[in-house]
Amino acid sequence: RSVGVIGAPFSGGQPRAGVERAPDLIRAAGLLTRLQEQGYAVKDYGNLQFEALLDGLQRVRSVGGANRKLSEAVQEVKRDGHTCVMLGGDHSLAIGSVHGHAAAVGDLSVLWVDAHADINTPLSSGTGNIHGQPMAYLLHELRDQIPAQPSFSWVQPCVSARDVVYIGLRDVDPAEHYLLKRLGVKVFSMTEVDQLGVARVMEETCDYLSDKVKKPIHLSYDVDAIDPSVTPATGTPVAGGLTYREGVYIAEHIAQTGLLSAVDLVEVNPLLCGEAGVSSTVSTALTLLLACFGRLRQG
Ligand SMILES: N[C@@]1(C(=O)O)CN(C[C@@H]2CCCCN2)C[C@@H]1CCC[B-](O)(O)O
Ligand SMILES: [Mn+2]
Ligand SMILES: [Mn+2]
Repeated sequence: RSVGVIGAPFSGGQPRAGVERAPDLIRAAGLLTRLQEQGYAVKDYGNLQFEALLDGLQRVRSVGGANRKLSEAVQEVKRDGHTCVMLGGDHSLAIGSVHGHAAAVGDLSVLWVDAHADINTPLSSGTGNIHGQPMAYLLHELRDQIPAQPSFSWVQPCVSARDVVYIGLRDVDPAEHYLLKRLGVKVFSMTEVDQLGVARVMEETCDYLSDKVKKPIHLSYDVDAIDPSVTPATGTPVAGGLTYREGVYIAEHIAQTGLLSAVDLVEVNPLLCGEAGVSSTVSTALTLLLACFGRLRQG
């Protein structure tokens, strides 16, 4: 039972500065000590050092370079035998995190907890922000939709659509909806969360992910999956999100599968609201991570 923590202070996948400050804020909230108190050996691999962000059309180079570094770091953490915790930074970092995880462990399942699908291709994206595109870079089925781009030649798709589950979707672009339908990706949007309840959603998620063979799970947790009343300090808030309790339940349930192999916690941006909102967002992020590693509300 050991955890390797990587800080990825990177904001280049989206236009709002501040998200690069989140790794140190989550550490300062007590992540390492609390994980040790929960019985884990914890190794902090520190924060990755990224080049200064390039602007405009060169931005894609910054995102490719940052994710290449992250992929190598995640591979190292997995080779060292730890469960990997990647503290973002924006969600474009899932490209490197999942890529490095798959390079180390082979086939894996991805549980993507997010208000958004983050599956735009470079050609379908309306914003051009790469934090809305990571899943498109990762899926085998979309490899012919990704044009060659500078600093991205190292990325090989490594996830099959059938091994992905989404929870929390409530702001999906038309192009993304089309791709999700065409690829038959399993989606529990907020409608299904309302209809089924989070317990049934997690039951169906775990059955779906392990009905063939039990693969290591990569949990990519975008803090904007949670309702903005709880986690306002994030770049693309969307009303009608998961309650604090639902968010924690998802993490508790994944922890008890014993299959969690890597978790991303991304999109916390402390510059977008006041102190109270930042504090609520950071403490919720901490609680979600502690729940991923066995903390139960029953004690
Ligand atoms: N699909 C998006 C993209 O930019 O591609 C567009 N969307 C914002 C847009 C605002 C107007 C109404 C429709 N939605 C954000 C999303 C990316 C979220 C990235 B994440 O990491 O926060 O999930
Ligand atoms: Mn996201
Ligand atoms: Mn999101």
